[in-house]
Amino acid sequence: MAAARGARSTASSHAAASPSSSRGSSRRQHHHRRARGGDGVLFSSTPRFANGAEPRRQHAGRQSCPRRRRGPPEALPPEALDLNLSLPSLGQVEAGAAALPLAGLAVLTFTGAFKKSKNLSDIFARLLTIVSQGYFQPNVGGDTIPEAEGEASDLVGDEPLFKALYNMFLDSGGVFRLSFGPKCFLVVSDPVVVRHILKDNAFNFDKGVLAEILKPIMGKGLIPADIETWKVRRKAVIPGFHKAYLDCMVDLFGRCTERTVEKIDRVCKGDGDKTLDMETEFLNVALDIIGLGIFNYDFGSVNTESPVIKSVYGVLKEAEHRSTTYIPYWNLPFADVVVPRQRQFKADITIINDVLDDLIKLAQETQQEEDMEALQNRDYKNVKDPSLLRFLVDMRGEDSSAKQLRDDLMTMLIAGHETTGAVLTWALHCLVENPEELEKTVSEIDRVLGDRTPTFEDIREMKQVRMVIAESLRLYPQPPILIRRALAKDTLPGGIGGDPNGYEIGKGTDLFISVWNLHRSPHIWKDPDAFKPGRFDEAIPAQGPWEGYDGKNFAGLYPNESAYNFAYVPFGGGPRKCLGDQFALMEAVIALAMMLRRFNFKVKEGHVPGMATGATIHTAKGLLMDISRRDTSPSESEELEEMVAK
Ligand code: HEM
Repeated sequence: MAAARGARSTASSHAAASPSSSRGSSRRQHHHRRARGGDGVLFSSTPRFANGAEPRRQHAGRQSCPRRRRGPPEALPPEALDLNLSLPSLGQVEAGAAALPLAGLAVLTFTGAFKKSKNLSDIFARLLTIVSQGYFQPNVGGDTIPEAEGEASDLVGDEPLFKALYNMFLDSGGVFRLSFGPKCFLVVSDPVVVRHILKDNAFNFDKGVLAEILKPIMGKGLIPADIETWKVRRKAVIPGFHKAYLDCMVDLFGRCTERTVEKIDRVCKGDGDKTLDMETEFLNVALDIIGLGIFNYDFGSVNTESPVIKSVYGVLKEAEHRSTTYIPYWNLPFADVVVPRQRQFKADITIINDVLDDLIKLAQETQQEEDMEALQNRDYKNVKDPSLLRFLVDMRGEDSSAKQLRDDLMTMLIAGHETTGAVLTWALHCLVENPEELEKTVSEIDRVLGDRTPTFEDIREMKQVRMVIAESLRLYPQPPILIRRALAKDTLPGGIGGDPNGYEIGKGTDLFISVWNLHRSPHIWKDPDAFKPGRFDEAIPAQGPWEGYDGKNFAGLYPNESAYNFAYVPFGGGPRKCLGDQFALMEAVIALAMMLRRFNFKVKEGHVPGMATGATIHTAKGLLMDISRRDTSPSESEELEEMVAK
């Protein structure tokens, strides 16, 4: 502990000494020093974890304060003027008494900020933080919670938000506080703390900021729903994803992917450019699948671009815009009339709502009430409409309003479309960048699938393809950040290397669970940034209060949060875990396998896809791939075509 304390004070004085203008780069240098495992000043005497990673600074209770602490205004260290993040929380002080010091502080801070800050928006963000922290922010945690260093511009700059948070995690640990303009969050990147929030004390947290953003789009759908509504709807929706339905979906996944295969085939056979943006292609196939599987509507987006599809993409874009914008201006009166972007959003959502309303009306008019058992044993081969909507409408005793059904469908349309499209995009990218894994994957597909339409049994047999999807989800979790708000005060566990007394948080505390950080934590994963689908067979030793992973204890076909004790949470965990996980995993395996057995993919020369923050991780510039057919001999359908032509 003495060594750890020494290391901490070294880190602290080092940070205080670094000029703010070079803070970003100095932080990165720390990170590189540690990532190399070099003997940098910071952690020269700290022990390493069994996987070779170094533990982060220990926080040994309230006395061993982190680098930055909150305190009364007169106790401000000189560097406090340097950064909004280090200013005292006036939330603990009576508002009236705080007014004067606040004004004085604002002037001082403004002067300090003006001298040292990178740009004007950072100064503005600092001022917003100072003003808002006293009056609008709840108590976002006790004194022992480390404060992250950084500027607001670090978070909205060139790098995606989740990457900026990764550097802060390496510096500040598995739980840290981050002030960002008028907002203040706790960022959580530790499996023990994540399990507490998602599972052990799950009902003390709702979706907070996310619910505020999504309510105008999803209403009372499962994602933003308040807990009471959620309990009723979750119970109603979950039986819809029963085995017979999922079996039937396997067939649908094959049929929809075949459209894309045929489209790419046409491109390959044509005289023109053989380059396609595979991100767009995967998003299209995922949209067609979710439309047919959830409400029996064929978007046909692989081959057309209808106004409905444009509206779906418009609404998705707006949801993302709202989640990354400082001020919720769309709530202002008449914003949807005056602001062009909001006008467009209103038009888009009206188009989708109309389509959904028509589908719901039709389903209700043709309702055939049955009890749950009969519905789950339907002979799906002979059912014209196997969709989830049909199930929800036909289930006896399930009298949901048309509005509630619409909210549910809209939620699943959004939750299940981009996520799966993104997983496929990054899985293909990872494979193309790792030729050995690609070869292994393609030979498995050839051996198991041959030329058949995939079945559920095939999925079982294609372990390498399944692990490719699982590993892509580790490296590129969709979404990379989960959002929660505390409904009552709570004590979070300290987690790996954190304060053993835990961290107190107040009612209303906003939390970011960084799945990106968790999935790339050097405290847990060996070579965290490397793409290694075989890693799920390897044990990981316990680290402090985290129990580790025994290398073989996932019961189903895919590794999951239980097996990994919440170090791997691609679908969340606890009561609000994704209910489309099996649907999505089967879809991804089938779509990837069907593409890879037909085509060779190569990233277009000179093209760098990049990454962008959104509800999911997008590429910044698409995933441009040069494509050629793998098998040049004519396929069965071509031979048939030729015979017919003769
Ligand atoms: C690879 C694709 C997918 C990924 C990575 C994914 C991921 C997630 C995650 C991480 C959550 C938890 C969010 C949180 O705790 O805040 C979630 C929730 C949810 N997902 Fe998925 N999802 C995928 C596909 C789907 C599909 C296909 C559907 C529907 C057909 C779906 C429907 C939902 C719903 C309704 C929720 C909210 C559950 C609740 O709050 O009770 N997801 N998803």
